Amino acid sequence: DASLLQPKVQEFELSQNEKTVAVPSSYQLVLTEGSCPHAAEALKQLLPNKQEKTEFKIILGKKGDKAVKKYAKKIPSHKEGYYIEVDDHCIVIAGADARGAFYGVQTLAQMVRQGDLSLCTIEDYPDIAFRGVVEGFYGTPWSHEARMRQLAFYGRNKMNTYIYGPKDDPYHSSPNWRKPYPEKEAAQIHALIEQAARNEVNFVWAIHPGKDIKWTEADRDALIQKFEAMYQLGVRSFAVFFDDISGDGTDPVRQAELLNYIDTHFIQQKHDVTPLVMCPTEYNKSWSDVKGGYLTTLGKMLNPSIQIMWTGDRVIACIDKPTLDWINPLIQRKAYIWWNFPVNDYVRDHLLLGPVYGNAKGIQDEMSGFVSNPMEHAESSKISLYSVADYTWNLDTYDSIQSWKHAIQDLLPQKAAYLETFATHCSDLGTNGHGFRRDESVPLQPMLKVLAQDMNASEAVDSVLRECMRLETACDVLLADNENPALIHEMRPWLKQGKLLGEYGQCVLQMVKALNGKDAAFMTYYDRARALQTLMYELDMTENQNPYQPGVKVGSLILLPTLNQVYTQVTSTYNAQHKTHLETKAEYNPYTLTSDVPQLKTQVVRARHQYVNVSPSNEVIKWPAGAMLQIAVDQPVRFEALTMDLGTPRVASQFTLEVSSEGQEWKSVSLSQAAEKTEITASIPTDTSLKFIRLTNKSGQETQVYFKKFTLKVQK
Ligand SMILES: CC(=O)N[C@@H]1[C@@H](O)[C@H](O)[C@@H](CO)NC[C@H]1O
Repeated sequence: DASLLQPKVQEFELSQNEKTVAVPSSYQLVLTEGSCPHAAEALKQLLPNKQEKTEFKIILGKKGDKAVKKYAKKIPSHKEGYYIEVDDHCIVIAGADARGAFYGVQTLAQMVRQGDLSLCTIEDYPDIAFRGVVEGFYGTPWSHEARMRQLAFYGRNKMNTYIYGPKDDPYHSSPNWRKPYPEKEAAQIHALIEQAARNEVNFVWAIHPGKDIKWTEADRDALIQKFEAMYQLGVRSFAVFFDDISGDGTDPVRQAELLNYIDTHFIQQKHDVTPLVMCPTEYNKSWSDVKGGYLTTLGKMLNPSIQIMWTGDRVIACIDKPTLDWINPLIQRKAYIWWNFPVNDYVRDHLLLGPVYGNAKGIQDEMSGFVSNPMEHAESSKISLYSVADYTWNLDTYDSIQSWKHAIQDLLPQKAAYLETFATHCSDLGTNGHGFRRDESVPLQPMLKVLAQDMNASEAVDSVLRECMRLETACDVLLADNENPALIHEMRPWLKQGKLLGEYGQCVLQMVKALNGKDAAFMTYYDRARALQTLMYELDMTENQNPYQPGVKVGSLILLPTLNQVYTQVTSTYNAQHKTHLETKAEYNPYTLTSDVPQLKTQVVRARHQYVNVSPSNEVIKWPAGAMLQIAVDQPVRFEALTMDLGTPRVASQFTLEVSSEGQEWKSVSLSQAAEKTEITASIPTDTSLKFIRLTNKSGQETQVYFKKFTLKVQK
């Protein structure tokens, strides 16, 4: 069944209707020794029983091999393409090149897993040249084991690129990009490179020098030496990232001169190295100042073989034709897409397990590459990565929902139905600084909307009740499952939250059903609903407590908000009927952020215990002159202190901090920043209670700062 093949093949034809042939228990292998070693190895793993004197033959080779001479004309002319023919007594796998032959074996492996083989021919090839993953997120870099598994996953799914660029690896970025890896890390990278080769994946080692690079021969040679050291480890693909930097490192002429030097004096000298890849400082349209000439300078100056990465119209954005029609002329080449999904390093309290959708069809000829920046949760990212593999191999037949279901089936075959239920309600990002959202709880949305309009609509009550039972069951089953321990370990906090949410939903809907029944029933469900609200809050306050977006969110787009709304309504109704004063508030956030700094407009502010935190940003913030960031609170509070970190020394004097009790009269509070330190503090007078606090750029010009921390301490 061709629709089950992953990625979807370009052309599949049954040669004789309904005729099949059993998977050969033993076969004679015909190949040119050494021609496609990784394909041959994969075939041996798949069908170990090779015997000379058997009738059934498997022919394996690449264009030019004598073994497949007879089929040469049927082999697709695309790089990494392959031709498969299944007959009564013979299977042919003929690749356009060694990698294509390897991919043919991967497809055969999937056909074999389906059982008897249909007599058929397949002509297949990838739509996009470079497909895969850029480990380019902030947060805990993937472990060595996780990377080894990822590379095998890429081999199976025909992804040919893995870019090693974890922001928090000190030997990839500052301060140690000039230094060789220590013994242990070097050995691990070597092992990864061997695993990549076995799986026909280009292991691309990226360097991120821009934070402290000097435009000197010394630093230029230091970079070449580091690349040479990585080449000695076996690296044959290289990248230079200039993203998320400010200052001298952002100069496009210097960047282009350095990259052309590397290209000419290193890449071109090696003969066995793929084209250099670079990530620009202006890596998305929303940040680009075309007149400023950054992009056009790179487009004009960079050697034509150097690939330029691009995240789209915004930092987090789906890719369509207008996106590419805008950037490609400026950089004078096809953009190499860095797709910032399912990366969640700016919404770390959310797991992104939903379908991959929103990228256009028909744009395969406008991109030179398409790599996904994933979550720090390697196994959980595989749901999306499976679909990225599907999309980038064959754009025009891509079906996001079918691919998502196959991805889940592939990741957890025994418990796929339960994982699908859980993932259905664990896909949106919540409000975030980039404004990028995903759909969530889609099959349940119609009933949730009915429920929000009329909590007594019995059909809606029953269907949401059943789904909440399914969610609770799914989370229990997954929490206890050991088919993929690494996956469950990553998901555990969210599975626990999903279970509580499922139980909470059942209680709230039982409250609706009990509303006009016996008080006892209502009160028991009420007490348990309140208890579950507390348990959900405590889990959110105690697990996954990273310093950026701490906590554990599930069903945050529509399921939890609707259940909370019904909770409030049914409790208010009960209070009215029984003259009681039960608590009707489910959860609320008393703090509101407003800002006219474009990149901070939708930043999230949340109270945690005695602190009020504004979610940090990974990117450099352009803070316009006169622009402000303001926190308001529903009820007056006494703020004790503000601690900020704008990642930049000697910058406090550009800002004023002001407080107000009602938003009319403002009092300024002095900011203090120690010399050479990036942290800024302010002690706030607690003699009056306040409802507003705001930070304004009063320097009279735009300033570029990071936004690493903004925490208010509230008096107990
Ligand atoms: C090119 C690129 O996206 N670079 C980084 C990337 O490392 C982050 O993971 C990404 C997602 O937060 N934001 C953009 C930026 O901070």
